[in-house]
Amino acid sequence: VPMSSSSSSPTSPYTTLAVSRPAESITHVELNRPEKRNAMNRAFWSEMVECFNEIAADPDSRVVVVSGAGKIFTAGIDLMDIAGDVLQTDGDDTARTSWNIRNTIVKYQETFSVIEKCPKPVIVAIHGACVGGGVDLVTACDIRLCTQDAWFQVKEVDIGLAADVGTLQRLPKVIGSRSLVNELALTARKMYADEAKSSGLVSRVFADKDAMMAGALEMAGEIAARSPVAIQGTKVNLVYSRDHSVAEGLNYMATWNMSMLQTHDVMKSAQAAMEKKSPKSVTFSKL
Ligand SMILES: CC/C=C\C=C\CC(=O)SCCNC(=O)CCNC(=O)[C@H](O)C(C)(C)COP(=O)(O)OP(=O)(O)OC[C@H]1O[C@@H](n2cnc3c(N)ncnc32)[C@H](O)[C@@H]1OP(=O)(O)O
Repeated sequence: VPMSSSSSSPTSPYTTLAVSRPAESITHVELNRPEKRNAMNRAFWSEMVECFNEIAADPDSRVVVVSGAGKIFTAGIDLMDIAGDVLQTDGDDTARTSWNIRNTIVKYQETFSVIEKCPKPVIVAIHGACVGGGVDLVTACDIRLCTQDAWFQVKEVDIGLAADVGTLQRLPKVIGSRSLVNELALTARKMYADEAKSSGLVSRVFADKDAMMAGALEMAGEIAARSPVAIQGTKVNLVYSRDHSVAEGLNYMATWNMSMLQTHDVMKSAQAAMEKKSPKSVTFSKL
């Protein structure tokens, strides 16, 4: 992954993301348009795909932390760009215009599906507002953390559209209560940190952003220190099982592990366990 501490660095290939390596094997992807509250403009929708495809293929990256620069996590889709990109799509007739709009929606969906398809676990750290497309983004991540001042809003009905890039598909899988999901999506009311925690949208709430980022990086360190064969296999199979029956999930798992169990990592880890050493004391090859 091309690294930089800020998107303004001459080496950064991105205009909306700052990608850095805060510790070994950990990639930090920061939404980086703070002056526009990290609104998701046209470049963002492409850059996320490029960035996560790079991370997926990068053996030096074992875990990802996503966060937002500035005052809030994200204000969702860039309302200045949406007009040109979606609402004024051209086509010779209705069929062709519809086809072109469909292609744009599918492209935007991929912006968050890449997070789920990336075999490296993705921890998202949310502070302040997480609006519209922000909820689509965070529901595609594996672990969600937030600050006490965070709030979440499935805002789409307020701007006249049904959410179409992941929230309606993934939020019901994240939050146990279908009624709560329906309420949030149909009323666009804000959900604050305490309810996000009690409903299961986030697993931890931190006092402030500094504490959250420290917590996110510590958690990322725990994950990065373990066997990448075990970690990536766990993520891939958790995502697969969410969308399949138990029988299908078990079948997929057996096929997955018939090769992955042959890794040296199992013997190395088992030996460490026998010697009452932490799995973190073992050095694993890159994957
Ligand atoms: C195919 C479709 C795919 C995806 C669809 C997704 C749907 C959505 O995302 S729906 C949600 C859309 N977003 C919103 O409605 C939020 C709008 N913004 C706000 O309500 C507020 O900005 C805030 C998030 C509550 C933050 O408030 P505050 O901290 O007071 O900042 P502001 O002064 O309002 O804004 C600062 C600066 O940012 C610009 N900006 C904020 N949000 C957006 C946005 N969504 N799009 C474009 N620009 C945004 C705002 O205009 C200000 O810019 P200046 O140049 O400084 O005026």
